[in-house]
Amino acid sequence: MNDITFFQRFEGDIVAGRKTITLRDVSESHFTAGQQLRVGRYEDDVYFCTIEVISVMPVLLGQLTDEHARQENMTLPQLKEVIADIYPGLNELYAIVFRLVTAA
Ligand SMILES: CC(=O)Nc1ccn([C@H]2C[C@H](O)[C@@H](CO)O2)c(=O)n1
Repeated sequence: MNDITFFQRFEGDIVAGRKTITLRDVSESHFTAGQQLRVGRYEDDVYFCTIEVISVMPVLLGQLTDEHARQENMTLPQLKEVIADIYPGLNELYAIVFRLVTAA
């Protein structure tokens, strides 16, 4: 059983340590610092790594910066486009900062 999923296209960046943050809606804001999460692919729920949560902080769409984008391994316009696709019209997000513990 996995605790969180990511779209398959982000798997390579996560296991390489290039992506160290994810922006989620309130339904995934309950994670806490220090928690280790089993991570699966959204498309097939296959486990691919374990991450440790560093922090969970609320952030508004308009407060996103180049630093958030760098932690996503994207540009800020790319990040805003991804968020608009996944969470259309949503302004209140949660930044989950994490580190890779083990890759499958
Ligand atoms: C089900 C669901 O919401 N899955 C998600 C949500 C977000 N992500 C990624 C996409 C971006 O890199 C960041 C910002 O939302 O997190 C995801 O992989 N899967």
